[in-house]
Order: sequence, then C-alpha cells, then structure tokens
Amino acid sequence: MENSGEDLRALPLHTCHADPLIRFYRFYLTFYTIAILTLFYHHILQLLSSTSVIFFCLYISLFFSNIILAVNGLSQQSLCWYPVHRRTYPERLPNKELPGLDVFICTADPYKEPPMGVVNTALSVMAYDYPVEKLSVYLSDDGGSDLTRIALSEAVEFAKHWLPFCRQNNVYERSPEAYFRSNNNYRSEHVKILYQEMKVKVENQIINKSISKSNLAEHPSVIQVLLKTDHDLDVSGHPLPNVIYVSREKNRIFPHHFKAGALNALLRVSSLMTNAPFILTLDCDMISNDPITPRRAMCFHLDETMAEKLAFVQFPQKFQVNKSDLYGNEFRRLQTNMLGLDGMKSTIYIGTNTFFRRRALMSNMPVVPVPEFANEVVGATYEVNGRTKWGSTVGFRYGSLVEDFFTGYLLHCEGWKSVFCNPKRAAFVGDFPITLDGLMRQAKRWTVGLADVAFSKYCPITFGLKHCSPLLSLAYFHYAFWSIPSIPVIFYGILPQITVVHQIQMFPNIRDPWFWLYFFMFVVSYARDLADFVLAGETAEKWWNDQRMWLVRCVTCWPVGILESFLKKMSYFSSSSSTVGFHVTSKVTQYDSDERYKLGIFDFGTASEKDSPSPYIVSLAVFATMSLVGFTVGTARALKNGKTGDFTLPLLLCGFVVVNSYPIYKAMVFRKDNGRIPWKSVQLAFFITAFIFSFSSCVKL
Ligand SMILES: O=c1ccn([C@@H]2O[C@H](COP(=O)(O)OP(=O)(O)O[C@H]3O[C@H](CO)[C@@H](O)[C@H](O)[C@H]3O)[C@@H](O)[C@H]2O)c(=O)[nH]1
Ligand SMILES: [Mn+2]
Repeated sequence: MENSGEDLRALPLHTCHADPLIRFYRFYLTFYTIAILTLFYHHILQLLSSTSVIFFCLYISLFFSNIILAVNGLSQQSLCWYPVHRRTYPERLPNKELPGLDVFICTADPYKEPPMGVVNTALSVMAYDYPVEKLSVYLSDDGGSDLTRIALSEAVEFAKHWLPFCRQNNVYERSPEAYFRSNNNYRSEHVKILYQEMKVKVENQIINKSISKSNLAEHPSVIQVLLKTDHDLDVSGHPLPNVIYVSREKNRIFPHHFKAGALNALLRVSSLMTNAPFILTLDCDMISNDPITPRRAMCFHLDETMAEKLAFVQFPQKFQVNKSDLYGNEFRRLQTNMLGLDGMKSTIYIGTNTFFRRRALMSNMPVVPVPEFANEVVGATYEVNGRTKWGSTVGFRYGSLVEDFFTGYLLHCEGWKSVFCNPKRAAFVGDFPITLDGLMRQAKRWTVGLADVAFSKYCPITFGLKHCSPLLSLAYFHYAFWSIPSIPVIFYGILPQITVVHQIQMFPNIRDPWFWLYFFMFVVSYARDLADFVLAGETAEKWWNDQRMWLVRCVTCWPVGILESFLKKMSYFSSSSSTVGFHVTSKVTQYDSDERYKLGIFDFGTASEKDSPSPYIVSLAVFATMSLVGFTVGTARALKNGKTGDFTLPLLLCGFVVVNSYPIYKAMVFRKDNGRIPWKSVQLAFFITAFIFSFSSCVKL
C-alpha cells in the first residue's frame, strides 16, 4: 500500500467521467417537456368545453394531478442533466500523510437494535486498513444501556484477536458475523470459537437479571474509554485504535433532537479527545464491507484542488436484498439520481456512510483539548438557553426528522460541496425492514421529515434559489416533495374506477387522437424507468417490484406523512409529542418474516395484528379492490355491449393496478400464514370500497 515515489504524486487520486448517455437524457427531457405542454393545452381545451359543474370539477382535478406529476417528472429530469462517474486510486496515497479519522456510530435502543449488530458495526470499522494510531471509534448510545456498553467492552477484547486475523488473512468482510457466515475456512476456527463465545456472553446478558433495564428517555451521561491507541495492544503486539463509549445525558425536560443531537454530542466529545480532521458517520445497521474505504474517501479529501470546499464524501447504502428486491429497498432511482447530484458536486447526505470534514460542521469553534470537560459537553443542558449555535449554524442541523437531508442541504446552501463515491465492491452493506408495515413506518418518518423542510422557510424553491444554482434547487425541491406524487396517484386510483363503473366518460376514447398522447406518455415514462434499471445492470423483475413499491407508498405512508406534517405545522401535535418523533426502525424480525422475505412473499403482517387493522394495509386492500371491480365491471359491460373503445383508457389503468395488486389479492383471500392480510382488514376494505362506489353513484351528473 505504501509508496514513496515522487512520480506517483503527479498522478491524480481520482478521476471523473461524464455519463455516456447524457445526450440521450437531454433529448428525452426535450421530448418530455413538449409532451407535457401539449397535454396541458388539451386540458385547457377540456376545461373550456366542460358542460357541467361536475365535469368541470373532474377535469380540473385531473389537470391538477397532471401538473403535480409533470413537476415531479421535470424536477426528476434535473437530476439527469449531468450525471458523472468517479474512480479513486487509493494505492497512490502515501501512508504517512493520512489524516486522523473519528468514526461515529449511532445506536438508540438495545431492544430494537440488538447489541450484537452494533458491535459488528464497530468491529468492522476498527479493523479498517488505516493507520490505527489515526483511527478512533466513538459509539453513541442514545439508550444509555448497559447491554450495549458491556457488549462493546466484550467486543474490544475480541478485537485483540480479530484485527490481527483480518490483517494476516487479507479479509474483506471485517464484520465477524458477515465473515463467518460466508466463509468456512478452517484457519478461522480458533477466532470463530472466540467470536461465538463473545456472542453467547452478549446475548446471555439480555436475559441476565443483574443488568437493570435502562430508561431510554432519561439517563445520566456516561463516557468510557475502552481502548487507547498508545496503551492497548492486540495479541500480535500491534497497537489498537481508540474506542470510546458515549451516552449523552437525556432528560425529559430538554429536547434531545434525536440522532442529530447525538451526533452533535459526539462532535463535541471527540473534539476534546481526538479532534481528527475527518469524521465518518455510521448507523448501527450498517457494516463496512471493504477495509480500503477510508482511503478512498481521502482520495477526495486530500485533493488540494477540492479541499477548500469539500464538506463530505458520500458512499451509497447497499443492502443484501433478495433476488428480486421485493420491497424496492435498493432505491435504485436514488442511486442514479446521486450521479446527477454528483455532477453538481452536491450529492445529498443520506445519514450514514459519510466522510465529513470536521471544519464543515464546526468551523471557528473554540476547541479546548481537555478531556475533563467531556462530561459537561454531553450534558442535557449544554445546548439550551441559546448558549450555543448547535443545530442552527454549527453541527448537524435540527428542525427536520431527516436531519441528514437537511444538514447536507444547508451545507450546500453555504457553498460547501460533496461528492459521491460508488466503488464496484460495496463499501458498506446494511439491514433494512423486511415487512411492509416496518417499511411504511420508516418511509412515513422520512416523508414527515422532508415535509418539515418543504413547508418551512427553507423550502428549496425559495430559500435554495438564493444560495444554489437553479438546477440544484430543483433537485432538492424534487426530494423535499418526494411524496407529493401520492396526490395524483390516489386520484388515479379512485376516479377512473368510479367513472368506469358509473359510465361517466371523462377520458378520451380510443378514436380520439388525445387518447394516444395519454397512452404514449404513460408508456414512455415507464419505458424510461425500466431502461434506467436495465442500464444500471438490474433485472426487469427488480424494476417491476420497485415501481410497485412506489405505487404502494403513494397510497399508504406518503399521504399519512403529508397529513401528519400538516397537523404538526398547525401545532396539532406539540413538538415533544411522541407521534412525530424519530421512531427507530426495528432491526429484529418477528415470526417467520425472514423466511418469507427469502422466498419473495409479501409480508403484510403487523406487530399489532391482534388489536386493530393497520390503516396502511386496509388502504392497500381498498385500492386493489376498487380497480378489480372497475376492471371486471368495465370489461364485462364492454364485451356485452360490443362497445370497447369508450373506456379503454381507464380500463387499461385499472388493469395495470390489478396486475400490480396480484400479491394483495392473494394475501386477502388465499393465504393462511402470518404474513397474510387479516380477515378483519379485508372486511373493512370491502366495506369501504362498497361505500365509495355507492356514495359516488348518488352524485348525479
Ligand atoms: O434518537 C435517536 C434516533 C435514532 N438514532 C440512530 O439513528 C440511526 C438511524 O435510525 P434508523 O431507525 O435505522 O432509521 P432509518 O430510517 O433506517 O435511517 C435512515 O434515515 C435516517 C433519517 O430519518 C438517517 O438518519 C439514517 O442515516 C438513514 O439510514 C440509527 O443508528 C439509530 O440508532 C439515534 O442515535 N438517536
Ligand atoms: Mn436504518
């Protein structure tokens, strides 16, 4: 790895290439814009010619829906304006010039985030291929739990064997759990036994009564140095990295600002203890998958032409999804969008897998390198009384449930830049929810957080324009309004179905030339989406699942999130209300969810199945049933009357929903396992569907 040749210094540490398809993307944008303008012309004609109030209302809501879809589609295109691909050359970095790196790992709840997962995250970064004396690992435990703290102290003992083992055997997966799962190498037998012994100890203490159950909302501060690099050695005599356990003080009276608050406490503690110029933020559900990663990040951070303004280097979140990525967890669209954001040197911050320059987060901070103050800076009152600018102009920003998106955005508004580093071998891999219910809770939190930004003075389309390029504001606007397509999708999931059943002709019939405009816009948008997937090396099946999940989010968690953030805005919820807090995603799977996920079977089961039907699942069942009714009634009638052309468009739409809903029908009627849709929810869905159809028939034209 080391090199001293002066000639190598002349070679670049990284290169950047524009996407070869840029011309195609721009051609598509032109084509798309013309199609939209033509469609709007049609809408205006339609409005002018509407013969009754009802039709006027139908047409105007259709117009409104299409405006939202058009704005969403166009702002999406801004992300395809200049996509780039970067490569790094970490072998060209001289070892002795590598700067200090503080790793921040966050955990919040030992029952939702099992300590074994947390310590695997910690071990995977402790074993980084990076000079140990420059590496420090901080674990922030927002749950203040002895379970986590003791697990970490067991892990540092195991690290004394694990780190030399990784070095000597050139291991890539430096999380022991991942390594032992995928390798049956006999050389690992001794270390494997040690690992299993640790695992047993850690898992046993959860049932051990001598450890008091911690209070997640209230606990004193704890700072414990578990390893010191100038003091502790591994079994081969090598030094070990610093490892520090930090649990900030939490108190019901003072806001703690969730993860952003935890990260800021770590920023302060670390500035007193190690004060490395670079920081890696990592969630406890991610592990390092490539020990070279920090060196890759340094290829950018140490590049003198960039150093002045580069705030962070973002690595993607990769997951071990099943073959068809049933729930679209990979967020492929986000991955390709990141390339476009990277072209503007402004990739969004996604909360984890990010190498920050400390100066971007805390410039001009008086740093007193006296560890004795450490306890004071993690106190619950440290940030109150306007004494500090933490969360407003310093550190990770407060005010949104997506502190990551918000912080990155404000940094870009201040003129900071960021790059996206996406090496072939995934730098990090992580866990994700594998039940629909879990996924929707998570996506709802994101929606509320994004809406916090969208409906505030920081709205990208107004605030951003003052500080960023118009293209970048548009890109941030796209994300702040991530969930807004749910309005038109709900509309398209109800009205065409109703109009087909009640024989109200609101879409052009098949002989009308406007029919083809609708038809082609739908087909072309979907074809483009599919093409993006295939070009990124994915299968059509993954694309199908991804677009289905988008529809699912549109009719479930997104509208709920939008509604909740409105209520919050109208201070319906007090700011400390638990309804709108950062609810940690559970990393523990229940029942037989794992098995179902592997087989690619939808899991509609909820934790609360016995109590009350989940509104998300009921909503899904309603939309699926409405389209099935629309499709069946419409097709039967058309065949009977021999008049097939009048309702072709809404029938195609219903058909599309029906095909997408196949797993929902199956789960409603045929399945018997825990992941089915409970009969209570099915009944409720039938009742609501019947109500919508009969109520709408009362509205006479
Ligand atoms: O009060 C809190 C709440 C959460 N966390 C930690 O924050 C991380 C992310 O929480 P998780 O429940 O896994 O949420 P996700 O929705 O999976 O996280 C995504 O979305 C978050 C913003 O909503 C980002 O912060 C994350 O980086 C991003 O992966 C975890 O390590 C938690 O331990 C805290 O430290 N304190
Ligand atoms: Mn997570």
